[in-house]
Amino acid sequence: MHPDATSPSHRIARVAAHLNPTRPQMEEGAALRPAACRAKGGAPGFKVAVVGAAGGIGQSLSLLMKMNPLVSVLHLYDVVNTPGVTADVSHMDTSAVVRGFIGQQQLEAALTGMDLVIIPAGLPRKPGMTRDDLFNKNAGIVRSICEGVAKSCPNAIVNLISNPVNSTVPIAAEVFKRAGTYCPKRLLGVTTLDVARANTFVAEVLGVDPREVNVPVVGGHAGVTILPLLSQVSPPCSFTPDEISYLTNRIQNGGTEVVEAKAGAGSATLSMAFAAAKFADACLRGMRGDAGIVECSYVASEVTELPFFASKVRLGRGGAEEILPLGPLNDFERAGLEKAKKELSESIQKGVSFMNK
Ligand SMILES: NC(=O)c1ccc[n+]([C@@H]2O[C@H](COP(=O)([O-])OP(=O)(O)OC[C@H]3O[C@@H](n4cnc5c(N)ncnc54)[C@H](O)[C@@H]3O)[C@@H](O)[C@H]2O)c1
Ligand SMILES: O=C(O)C[C@H](O)C(=O)O
Repeated sequence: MHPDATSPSHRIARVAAHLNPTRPQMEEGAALRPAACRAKGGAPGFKVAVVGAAGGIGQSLSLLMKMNPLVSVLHLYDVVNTPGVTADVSHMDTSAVVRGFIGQQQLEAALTGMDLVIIPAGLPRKPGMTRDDLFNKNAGIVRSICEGVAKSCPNAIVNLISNPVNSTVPIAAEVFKRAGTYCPKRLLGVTTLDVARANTFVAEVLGVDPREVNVPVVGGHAGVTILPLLSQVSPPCSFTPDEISYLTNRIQNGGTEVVEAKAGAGSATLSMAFAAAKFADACLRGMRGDAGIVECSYVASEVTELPFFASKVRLGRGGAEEILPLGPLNDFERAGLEKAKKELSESIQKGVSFMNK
C-alpha cells in the first residue's frame, strides 16, 4: 500500500474522485458519490428502492428507510428532483448507502439488484375526487415501473402504494404475468394506513394507547372496500352500535378526511410514509427469516371468490407466505363484505382490462 494511502489527504482525494460538482450527479445512472466510497465496508442488509422518492410520501419514506438498520443500500428513483432528495437523505449518519436515479433511462440502474421495491409513484387526489379518478394517470405509471421491475429485479418483493390500489395491484400482476416473472407472494398492495387509522380511532374511543390496539382491516383500499373487523379487535373489546357506525365510517373515509383538510395540496403523505415504512420493515423482517410476522395487505388471494383481497398475511422469506382466513364475522361485517366485494370486483376487472386493451 502506498504510505499515504490512509492519510487524511488521500481519503479526501478518494471521496473527491467521486464528486464532480460541475456535472449533475444523476447523469448516466451513476451512483451518487460517497456511496462508492463506502460500498466495500457497507453493513450487511437488504437493498431497497423507493420509486417516486421525490414525492410527498417518497421523501418521508426515504428518510424512514434510511433509518432502518435492515437496509444496507437505498436507491431513490423519481422522474424529477431526485438529486436534492438524495443529497439530503445521504447526509443522515445511518448505515444505509444512498444512491439517486432520475428519469426513465435510469430506472434499470435504480432497480437492478433490489430485494424490495416500494412504489409511491403517481398522482394524489384532490377534494371531490375518488381514488378511481386517478386511474387514467396512475395505471400507465404503475405499468411502466412494473415493466422495469420485471426486467431488472424480477425476484424483488414489491410494496405497491400508488392509487387506486384496488386496480393497480391487478395491473402489476398482469405486467409480471406477461413478463413471465409473476409470483403472487411477491406482490403486496399496501393497506397499512387503514390499519394505522383503525388502531388510532379505536384507541381514541377506548381511551387507550394506539400501540396496544390491533384492528384487522380487510377487503381493499377505497371507501366501502375498506372493511374494519371491529369484532376481532385485539385486545378483545366491545362497542355500541353507534360506536361501530362512527368507527367504520371514519376508517373508511380517513383518506378523504386528509384530502379535504389539505384542501387541494394532496393526500396523506406523512401518515402514509409512516405506514409504508412500518410495512416495509415487516417485509424485511420476514425476508430475514423472523417468525410470526403478520400484517394486513392486498394480495392475490383465495379468501373470497375474488382474485385479490386484503386480509392478514404471514410475511416470510418469499413475501406473503400464507394468507390467513378472515375469521368469524358478525352480521354487520358480513353485509359490509358483500358491498366491498361488489366494488372490488369492478376495480379488479378495470385493472385487468387496462392491460388487455
Ligand atoms: N396505499 C395508500 O394507502 C396510499 C396512501 C396515500 C397515498 N397513496 C397514493 O400514493 C401516490 C403518491 O402520493 P403522493 O402524495 O406522494 O404524491 P406526489 O405527487 O407528492 O408524489 C408522487 C411522485 O411520483 C413521481 N412520479 C410520477 N411518475 C413517476 C414515474 N413514472 N416513475 C417514478 N416516479 C414517478 C412524481 O414525480 C412525484 O414525485 C398517489 O397515487 C396516492 O394516491 C396511497
Ligand atoms: O385518500 C387518498 O387518496 C390517499 C390514500 O389512499 C389514503 O387513504 O390516505
